[in-house]
Amino acid sequence: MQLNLAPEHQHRLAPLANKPAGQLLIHEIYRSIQGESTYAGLPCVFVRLTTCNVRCVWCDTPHAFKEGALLSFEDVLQKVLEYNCPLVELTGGEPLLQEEAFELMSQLADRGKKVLLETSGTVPVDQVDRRVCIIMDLKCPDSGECDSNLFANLDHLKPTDEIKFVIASRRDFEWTVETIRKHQLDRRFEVLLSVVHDKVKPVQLVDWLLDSQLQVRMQLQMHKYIWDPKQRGV
Ligand SMILES: C[S@@+](CC[C@H](N)C(=O)[O-])C[C@H]1O[C@@H](n2cnc3c(N)ncnc32)[C@H](O)[C@@H]1O
Ligand SMILES: Nc1nc2[nH]cc(C(=O)O)c2c(=O)[nH]1
Ligand code: SF4
Ligand SMILES: [Mg+2]
Repeated sequence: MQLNLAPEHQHRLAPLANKPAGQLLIHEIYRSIQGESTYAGLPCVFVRLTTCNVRCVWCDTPHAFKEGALLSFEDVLQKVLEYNCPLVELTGGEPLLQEEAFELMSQLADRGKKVLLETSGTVPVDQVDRRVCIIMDLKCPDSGECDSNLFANLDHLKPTDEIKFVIASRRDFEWTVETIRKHQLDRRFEVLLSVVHDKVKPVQLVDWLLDSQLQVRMQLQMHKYIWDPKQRGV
């Protein structure tokens, strides 16, 4: 995996340094209700992989940067299949930093699973199995990671893939509108707008969206309303 990571940020990948091939560093595997995307509301098995190459200032899952257990590919596959759930999402951290994740998605699709991939879009997605629904964040300015966006990824997405903007401010919203228009994202993909939890009020984003005349989808992280927003493993 070719990653454009500055020398001072290489330490972010340290948890993967001694990972044997054929194993995955996994933060957690659990079943819950899909809280986001056009699949929201459906029972879903989440496979959360450890480590991330970037550091969004508002990240709600920093515990997945380092904490994890090594599991063999076969054990991960078996754990997921044991839930007998038709929908599976790989997330993290950043799931695409481990080579084995690509094969895991393919093998899950071979077994008839609908596979979702939640990725920051700062890592190339061109090798992702075409049967996978990619849900790709474009990082807004107030995430602190806007310069990490790989816009070349847009050329590898399918019309059924989803692009997500997580908005922390009016400035983020304006960048979002400009980016959607510049790349005609609303005509090419499912587009989702979300608030950074507790940073922008949902009603504020609704007002901005309606004013903009864009025909894109507003979403909230459903799990943060069902459970305590700090609750892990949901
Ligand atoms: C923890 S990330 C893991 C996957 C990948 N690293 C990414 O950023 O897409 C999963 C999703 O949660 C979103 N997220 C993280 N912190 C959030 C927050 N405080 N409020 C709203 N969404 C958040 C991210 O933008 C991303 O869409
Ligand atoms: N319930 C639930 N739905 C989710 N959809 C995407 C999530 C993620 O962290 O990537 C997530 C999550 O953490 N919980
Ligand atoms: S890319 Fe995802 S996991 Fe990484 S810091 Fe940003 S929100 Fe968190
Ligand atoms: Mg989450």
